[in-house]
Amino acid sequence: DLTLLWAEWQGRRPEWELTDMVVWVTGASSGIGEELVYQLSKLRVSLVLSARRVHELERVKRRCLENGNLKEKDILVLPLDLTDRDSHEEATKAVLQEFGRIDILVNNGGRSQCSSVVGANLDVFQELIELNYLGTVSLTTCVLPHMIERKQGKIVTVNSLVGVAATPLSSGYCASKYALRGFFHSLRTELVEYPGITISNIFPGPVNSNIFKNSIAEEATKVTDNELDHLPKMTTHRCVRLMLISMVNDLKEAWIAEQPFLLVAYLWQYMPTFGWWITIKLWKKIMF
Ligand SMILES: NC(=O)c1ccc[n+]([C@@H]2O[C@H](COP(=O)([O-])OP(=O)(O)OC[C@H]3O[C@@H](n4cnc5c(N)ncnc54)[C@H](O)[C@@H]3O)[C@@H](O)[C@H]2O)c1
Repeated sequence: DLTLLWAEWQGRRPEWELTDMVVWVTGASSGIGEELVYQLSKLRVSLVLSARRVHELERVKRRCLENGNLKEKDILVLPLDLTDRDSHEEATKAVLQEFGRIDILVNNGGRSQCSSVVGANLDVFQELIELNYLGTVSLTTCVLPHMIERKQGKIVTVNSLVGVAATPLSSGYCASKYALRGFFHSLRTELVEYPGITISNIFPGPVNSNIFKNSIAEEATKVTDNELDHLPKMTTHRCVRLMLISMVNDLKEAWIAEQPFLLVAYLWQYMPTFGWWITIKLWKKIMF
């Protein structure tokens, strides 16, 4: 979006701003989260890598050590299931014990959906809210008291452009992302007394990752295994670079997408009825 374009051109650089920061990334085993930790590992930061699969996190850690500028002691592999909310307090304590502080929490872990409202079981909607919404809210509320105590920190959440302009076959996913948008905008208003704590919401359009393959189908335990190859997608590298720029420039909201998706989001913002009409035309062409 235009603010992000300006920030990329004139704003602060991640290379200058992130030195010595402790950054906790959820969903670090794949896609956007994985690329994010690779780009961060080129800077002088401490990283906490979280997702459910330890062996995948260890693989990502090895690559960070091979290609980045970090040492073994700079990276903590911390397995975490976002839906296991009882474990989030312990996980937060483990990070604080290892590095003494959390400068940036990146709420990135999540899953998408590919099933119609009529065809999907209710547990699909529950799973998406449990994971994308409640899991993110839960981890944020564990980390927030620590940031409030220090009066500083960044909470960066990977939302989605479908959290601004909904798409077909992902009603539960869209709902979870719309909910996140409301939650973080409201939280930001509660933090006005703490200008050192910033909330950035990132809204990517389609990006290369495993998200489409791992989308929840008509039952919560079924995946679609559909790559949506014909969908124009942004490279993970470009998306993450723009995320980092949004993060260091404390952008409240950053829309990151190729056309025509960005244009559709603008239309939804300014001409919702026309935006809806275009969405239907676009998705008929892409998906059906
Ligand atoms: N790729 C896109 O087109 C796109 C577009 C908009 C938003 N997003 C968002 O980006 C974020 C990252 O997705 P991605 O595209 O990299 O997909 P991905 O499937 O490649 O990665 C998702 C990550 O989330 C983790 N995860 C899934 N369930 C989890 C759980 N229960 N507990 C902990 N971690 C869990 C996975 O292990 C993985 O590391 C998601 O929040 C997604 O909604 C993606």
